[in-house]
Amino acid sequence: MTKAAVFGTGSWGTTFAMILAGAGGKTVLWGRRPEVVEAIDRRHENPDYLPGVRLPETLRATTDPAEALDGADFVVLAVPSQTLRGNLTGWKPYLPPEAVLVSLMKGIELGTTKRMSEVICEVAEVPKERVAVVSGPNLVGEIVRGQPAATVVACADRRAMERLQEACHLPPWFRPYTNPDVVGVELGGAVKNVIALAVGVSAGMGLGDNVSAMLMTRGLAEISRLGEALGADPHTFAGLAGMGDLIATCTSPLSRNRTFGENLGRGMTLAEVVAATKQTAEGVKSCESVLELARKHDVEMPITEVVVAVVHDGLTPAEAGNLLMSRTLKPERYGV
Ligand SMILES: NC(=O)c1ccc[n+]([C@@H]2O[C@H](COP(=O)([O-])OP(=O)(O)OC[C@H]3O[C@@H](n4cnc5c(N)ncnc54)[C@H](O)[C@@H]3O)[C@@H](O)[C@H]2O)c1
Ligand SMILES: O=P(O)(O)OC[C@H](O)CO
Repeated sequence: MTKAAVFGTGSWGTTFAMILAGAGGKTVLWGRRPEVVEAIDRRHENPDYLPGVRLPETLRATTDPAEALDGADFVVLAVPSQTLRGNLTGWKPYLPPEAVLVSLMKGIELGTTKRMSEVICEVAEVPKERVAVVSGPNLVGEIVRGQPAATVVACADRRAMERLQEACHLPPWFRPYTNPDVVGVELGGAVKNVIALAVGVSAGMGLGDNVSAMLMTRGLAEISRLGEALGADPHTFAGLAGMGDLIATCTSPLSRNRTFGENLGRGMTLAEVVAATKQTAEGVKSCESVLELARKHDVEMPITEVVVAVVHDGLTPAEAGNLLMSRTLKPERYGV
């Protein structure tokens, strides 16, 4: 039997742990807060993040990283992207030497512009073959209601990728596909959050479906341009971790990123929106690192630029719209 240690008792960490436990693996959650860990371990619930959801009795929880990591085949990381480096540094002494480290996170590190798998390789000092990524249209609010979902498992090592695919396959609820393109899968997950902020802003302003479709489609063009510059496989962006996740996140009222943007578009101040957002909306911070990454690689990302300006520099949503619509005319595809 495989063992997984899942770090982060938030909404996705807990839900993914339910999937792993349901698929038959021994699964232990690590959490910071003793009261949350106790609720999961003793009462089989996580009222803070998944109220009303009954967790499997086989799912254990602990605040002790060494206990969680003991004998783990998979170390699954589901903390906010910007805290990962600090967290993993603390857990490093207890990492089993053969374990595969799995990122569920959809962000780019501020300051370094590194993808989460790169941060993991650097901090844990492991080769990229030991690091996998899971990303796709996986809105927790639907999955915990028992609704089916598919995802993508990516890893440079085919055997590790297929072992993880097997470990999180739980028919008819959860269906993982594989894709060796780690860069593309990760970028799709991180940048769609930025585009979802933009779509949310437009929806909050009362703009219609033409605008949503424009932002999603041109957003996918931005994601693909950045991906190509970083060596991703362009086909990945037409898949679940690209277009699939973009559609789910940009259109669902369950998305924290879309909702964040919607509140800004309705005229709430940044401070008010931050106060109203109880969970991690990765795009709010990652929009800055995505833009920095794009500039490093000389990639044009106009939607990302205005998202950064609206969220962090006080540009109004109306001004952002005018800027995007007044750009110089272009062919739809570069070079065509
Ligand atoms: N919720 C979803 O629908 C979903 C789906 C797919 C991927 N993701 C991604 O998974 C990652 C985690 O998201 P989530 O939805 O579980 O977020 P969340 O806000 O629900 O939970 C975050 C967890 O991290 C913990 N945490 C916060 N700060 C911490 C710190 N400094 N040190 C250690 N732990 C800390 C919180 O206590 C909580 O347990 C994000 O990158 C997100 O984009 C989320
Ligand atoms: O709620 P969001 O905006 O963080 O999106 C959650 C997942 O990434 C959707 O796949």
